[in-house]
Amino acid sequence: MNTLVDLLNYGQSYWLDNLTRKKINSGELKKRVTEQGLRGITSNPSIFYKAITGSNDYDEQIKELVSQGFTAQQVYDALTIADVQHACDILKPVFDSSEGTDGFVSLEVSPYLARDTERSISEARRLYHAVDRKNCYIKIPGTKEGIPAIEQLLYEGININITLLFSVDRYVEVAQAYVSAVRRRVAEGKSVVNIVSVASFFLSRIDVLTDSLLSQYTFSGGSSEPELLLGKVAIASAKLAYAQFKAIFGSPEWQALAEKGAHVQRPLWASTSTKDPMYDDLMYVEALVGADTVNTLPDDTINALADHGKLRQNAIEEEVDKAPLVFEALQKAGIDIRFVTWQLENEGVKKFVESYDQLMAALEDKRVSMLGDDISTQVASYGSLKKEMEAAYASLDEKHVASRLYAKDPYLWKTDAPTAKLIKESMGWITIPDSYDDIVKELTTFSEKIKDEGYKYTVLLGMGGSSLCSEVARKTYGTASGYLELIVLDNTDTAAIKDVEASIDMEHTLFIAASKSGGTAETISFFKYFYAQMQQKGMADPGKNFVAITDPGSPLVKMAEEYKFRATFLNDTEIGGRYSVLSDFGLLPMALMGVDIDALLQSAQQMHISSGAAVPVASNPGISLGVIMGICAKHGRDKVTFVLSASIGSFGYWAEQLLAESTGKEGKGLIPVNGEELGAPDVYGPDRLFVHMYLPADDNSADEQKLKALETAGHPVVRIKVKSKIALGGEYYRWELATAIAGMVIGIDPFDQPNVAESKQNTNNLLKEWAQNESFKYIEPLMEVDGFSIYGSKEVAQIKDNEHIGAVMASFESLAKPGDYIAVLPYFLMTEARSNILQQWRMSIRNHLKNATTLLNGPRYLHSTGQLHKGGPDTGLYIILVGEETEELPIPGEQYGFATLHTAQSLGDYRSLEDKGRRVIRIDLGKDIDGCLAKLWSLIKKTGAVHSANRS
Ligand SMILES: O=P(O)(O)OC[C@H]1O[C@](O)(CO)[C@@H](O)[C@@H]1O
Ligand SMILES: O=C[C@H](O)[C@H](O)COP(=O)(O)O
Repeated sequence: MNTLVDLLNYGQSYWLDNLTRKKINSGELKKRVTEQGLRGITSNPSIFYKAITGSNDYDEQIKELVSQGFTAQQVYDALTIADVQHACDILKPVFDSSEGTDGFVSLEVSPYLARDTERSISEARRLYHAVDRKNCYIKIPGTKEGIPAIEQLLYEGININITLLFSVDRYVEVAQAYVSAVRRRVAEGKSVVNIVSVASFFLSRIDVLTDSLLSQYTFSGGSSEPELLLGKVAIASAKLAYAQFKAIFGSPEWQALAEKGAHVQRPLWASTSTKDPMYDDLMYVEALVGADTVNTLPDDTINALADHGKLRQNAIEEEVDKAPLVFEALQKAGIDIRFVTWQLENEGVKKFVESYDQLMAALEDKRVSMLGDDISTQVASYGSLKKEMEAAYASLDEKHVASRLYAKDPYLWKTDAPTAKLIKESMGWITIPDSYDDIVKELTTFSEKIKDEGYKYTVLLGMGGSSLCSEVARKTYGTASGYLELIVLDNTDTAAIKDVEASIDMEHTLFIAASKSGGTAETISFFKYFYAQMQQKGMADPGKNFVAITDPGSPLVKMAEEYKFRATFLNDTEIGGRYSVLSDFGLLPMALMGVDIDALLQSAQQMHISSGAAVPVASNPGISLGVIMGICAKHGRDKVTFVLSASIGSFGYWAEQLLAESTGKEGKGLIPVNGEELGAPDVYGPDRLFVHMYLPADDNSADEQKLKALETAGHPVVRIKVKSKIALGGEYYRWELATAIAGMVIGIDPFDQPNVAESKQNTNNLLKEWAQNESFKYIEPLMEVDGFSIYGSKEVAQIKDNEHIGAVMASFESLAKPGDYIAVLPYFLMTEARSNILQQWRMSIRNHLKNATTLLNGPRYLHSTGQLHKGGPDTGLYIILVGEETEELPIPGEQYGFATLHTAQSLGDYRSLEDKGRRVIRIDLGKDIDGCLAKLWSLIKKTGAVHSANRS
């Protein structure tokens, strides 16, 4: 034991290179301080990783913090700060008796900040104040970027332990940064007596790397000069660093500062446990004794020192003149010490990042298991893509994708400056405010008022992202007692508009015109129509029945002013339409229906925590789901097939628009498959990824059985247990993250919709044409068969060789290659009977051909999967079904009415698909939609066998 005490007599303090709660709680630390001469402690992310994951000592506090909603990162912060505070208190007597020069405990800033000067400064300030102990050192890596932070913080009076020093040159820079901080304070008349610092020079890691580089010389049995360098480079480096220390702090310039009370910055020997068991276990201790130094030692090295250490005063100054020879010899052997130390620094940062990541993953796992049923969970099986998935996770962690995502780094997606700017400006959705009380209060107060005024209905007028979240809410939650019934209008079909009109009592209806751009033709036309209807009914002040949700400065804002809307809810311009559900777009209609939006946002916040910047990809539900979708797509499994349990069956409408419009571009994309019944493995090709989202309260046994069979057949399956209906808040957030990340994996910008405009343009051209001729110049039908007019792009021309509609359809469907999908796109009001027929039809296609199918009505799909149809891969076959509009419904202020608009939309999109060379047909069902649809289906069924025959 005397050896330990003797060290101090030789001017060296020994510190403990370890900190655990066990050591604090058991009294071991106190004993070491009071009885064994311990004078300080260092910690780092690897030390905390071992401490926290290697014991149960932290579990009680973790549980408490988790129950308060702490993130893994916040838990880490709280645990480490608590340990450091306790250790500081134990070392306080040493600090006091050494007049503030010894008795320190070091706490390292996040290793992720090693290359970030500004954030290192702010994080060091935050930690220093959080620990709130004078004998706390904040540890900052001595990287190029760290040095200015170190100088600034020392100047501010925050004491710093500079870590990860491997080269003598860098050590000198760090010492000079200290001198310059002291000099600045003195120049400004500030006291320097409390300014202290240590510079941690790492030893054993230098030998580990140089020895491995030198190993190529170890065949000659000690005869080659390089072989003699084994195990010599670290100590030679330390000797040279110490010589520099003496020169810098022995200079007249320093003397002048010392006279003002300045303390030298002590070199601290770190990484002092011997890694090569063939070497002496005290090689980095006995040789490094020197005045004004610290040696930080792990437990075993302390024990070894107490047991058999032999100290030599000033050993560090022995044979200093021989140290340069080591470096000369190294150079001769072709080993560049600058490269070695550069590599060590990078590896050092990486090592701490890895420990930090592992710790975050472990804390996240603990968090999830402690929350148990209180949290939604996600489990994935990857089929044959396991290796690819794991490699992708590792690569994304390495690239710090999670933290870059939350920092809204646009270069994750695109690197050209204008696009990057637009991407950055589209990332507002990623911020879930810590406190959403104000939003909740504003919206619930508003909805209570509306309810109290006697309103009974609310009609959401909008398209795509602005309306489909309301469609989900309507179908999932229903109206709470006393609240407004929500109806969504996103269909320009006259029958659909009339249908809405017939289901409401206009006077007691609040219309919400929801449009981010404020210019979407459908939305604005709906508004004009209903406003005029109210005027016609003699309502004095129709504007009070309208509210707008839109971006500041949009045309809708002006319209709302002009028509004296009751209110305008302004959207954050950085939240795009598809990603707007957790803003006013989704929340206001839900509040009016009486949905508990506070609980909904709480669940989104929970998902935000689980998918946080510090949670490694493998444990990060949102990000990992994105990686799974992206990697599957890259391997041909681009059909994201939703299997939704009964209570949340409508979630797919919203997810479809998010996934398809965000990713379907540049010839790539994820194809959301919503509404297909789950089948046996033999009805699927190898192009599927199944995502099962289920509420535990639903009966999921049949789906689960089928999914197991699909899993066994090699399909990847993601299972998401959604805690409750209200936890869809978290699902919205999960899917937004996942979509953005999937977009990154496949290499597209998930925030634009470059091809939507094509159909809009075609529609506008057609409307202009109509304005001139009061009719559309229809293109020639490809054929008239069994009473149906069929139009088709030239890519499908061969279908006209058939004489009956059943054979025509079979011929069209047989154009589908494995991996293609078939989209059924009806442009009419979807009644139950029509839905049933179309659903049976798509299922028969899937079952016969093994191709994926989608079914969405127009014009809804134009703002959902429409972008994917035109911009995505050329793997789609499109069946547009139209009926002849019988009744025209005027749109005030427009020459055309809804029937004309509706026709122009279906025709406009048909033309866009045709222009793109897609395989598209348009079937006109004439006036009697129901009769013709039934006939069509029965004729198709009759020729059902043709499907398989053609394919084989
Ligand atoms: O909210 P807005 O601007 O009316 O847009 C509605 C929808 O149209 C699109 O802009 C294009 O389809 C979608 O992204 C959006 O959800
Ligand atoms: O400050 C202490 C260092 O982080 C520690 O000594 C590193 O030691 P290692 O090289 O054994 O990991």
